[in-house]
Amino acid sequence: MLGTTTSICSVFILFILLLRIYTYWYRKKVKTGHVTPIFGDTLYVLLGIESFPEMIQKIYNKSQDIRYIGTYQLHMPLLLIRSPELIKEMCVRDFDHFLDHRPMINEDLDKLWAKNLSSLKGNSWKKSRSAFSPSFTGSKLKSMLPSTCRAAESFVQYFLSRVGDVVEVDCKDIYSRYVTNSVASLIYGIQTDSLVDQTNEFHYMGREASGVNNMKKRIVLFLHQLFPEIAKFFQMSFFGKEIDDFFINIVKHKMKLLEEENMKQTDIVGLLLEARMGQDTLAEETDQTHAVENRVKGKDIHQYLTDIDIASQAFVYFNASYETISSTLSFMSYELAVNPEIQNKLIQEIDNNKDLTQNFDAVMEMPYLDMVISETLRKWPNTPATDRFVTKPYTIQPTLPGEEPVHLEIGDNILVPIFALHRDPKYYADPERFDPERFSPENRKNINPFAYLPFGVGPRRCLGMRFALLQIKVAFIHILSKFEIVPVEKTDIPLKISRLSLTLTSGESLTLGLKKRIQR
Ligand code: HEM
Repeated sequence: MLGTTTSICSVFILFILLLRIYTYWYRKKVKTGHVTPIFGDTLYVLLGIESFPEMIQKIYNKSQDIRYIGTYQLHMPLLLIRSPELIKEMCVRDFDHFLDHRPMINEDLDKLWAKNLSSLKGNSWKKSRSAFSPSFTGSKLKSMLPSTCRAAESFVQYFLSRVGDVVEVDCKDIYSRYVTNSVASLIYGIQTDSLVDQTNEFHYMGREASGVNNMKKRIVLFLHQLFPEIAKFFQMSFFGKEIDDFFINIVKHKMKLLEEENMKQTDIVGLLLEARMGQDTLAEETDQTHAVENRVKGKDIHQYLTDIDIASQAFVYFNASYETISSTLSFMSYELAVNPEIQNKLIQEIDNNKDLTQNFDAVMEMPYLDMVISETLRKWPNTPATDRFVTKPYTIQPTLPGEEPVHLEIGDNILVPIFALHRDPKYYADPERFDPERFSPENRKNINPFAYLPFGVGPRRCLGMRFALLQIKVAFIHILSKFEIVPVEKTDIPLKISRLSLTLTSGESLTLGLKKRIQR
């Protein structure tokens, strides 16, 4: 009898608890779709039936004429903002209320991740953003062009030397190797050739670190985000000691060399270390674009950086490059292969500019190349959504009939649905069609800038945008000067996206052909 009463009481308490959790948005008078208790909106993602970007798109599409909609990631409530105007208000105008990202990885368990820009909060973030922004100024990027070209040339030579007119390649694999070679040299000053050396350590570490395709890592990430106490209790680190030690030791080793040999540094880590030693080569110019950065600009800011701060930041540059750039290169290759008329037009532009590949401004300003990349990032934004953590209470004032004020409290989370906005016919006619003309000089001005957010929005937007664009542009200029990208028998048309990854990437593999061009 006592047992039955206890069971009934437990079920009742659980029911009340679930009711409390899953009426969070209802109590704030925010609409939601149908939500499954315990799993929220994430059930199909956890079962591997739909991808994370598809899940967000489904929630976004539940209702057409509302500015926001409530959602639950397991038990965690998030407010998905559908309206570009509201995104602008929250992430730009009222940015001080939404300063941070939602904590993603437990700081005590992953020291390498804890100090990087995207995890830092409040004033620590402001100071670090100011310290790290000069890594990618115009003149720094210009100085990176020769090394980027070398990586692209050796990439192309590697495939030219392969037998046959059409070389079949797994895009995910080859582009992650191109990025490893180029970026390891630019960030750490370390030369790698991970195409020739297939078991290259740098490439291995990059793959392990970005391994959200890996089921174990995915579960650990979920625990870090949604049940941080459990992750802490079991001491579950996301990246693990091997990766932490590898990237921290490189920085320590470089520091030692710098102190002993006082050699002039040209890579990003070297420049940061030099700046900390007082030679301050990084402080020579500032990025004009960020009001927040300018507010906290301080002459001696680099001197406060520890080895871990620098290792952590360099690691996020490497990690961000590995995943985002290689996936954009893969998606663009696919679109070129299945849209030969677009590819021919791009090849024409590249052929007409072949003497300018060492000219930074010419590379960055090739108009059609820029249009094709912009459209790739529209249709296939590697980061399908970004978030903000409410750091100061905020009220969304009603503007549409039926809306009521929504009071957000510290600790609430908002979601900016990048992928869903990019595929909304309201902003992009026939959104599934790959059409670079959307970004022509005449048409570009019709695009709502807050409905095109591949690099995020406001003062917290991507720091590496121009660095990424440089890598992508140089890669395609070199590849298309020698090859045409073609579909082969193994190519999946339409392309399949990964259901395991939290970012937007192609499925297991994306096979295409590199067809050697006949040189005239
Ligand atoms: C195609 C390539 C890339 C895409 C699509 C991309 C996209 C993004 C997005 C959507 C965000 C979140 C912005 C927000 O919340 O508003 C972000 C943040 C960030 N990205 Fe990228 N990214 C790319 C490449 C890179 C590269 C190559 C680097 C570094 C070398 C980098 C460094 C960062 C950093 C440090 C942040 C955090 C900024 C902060 O919180 O202040 N990204 N990126």
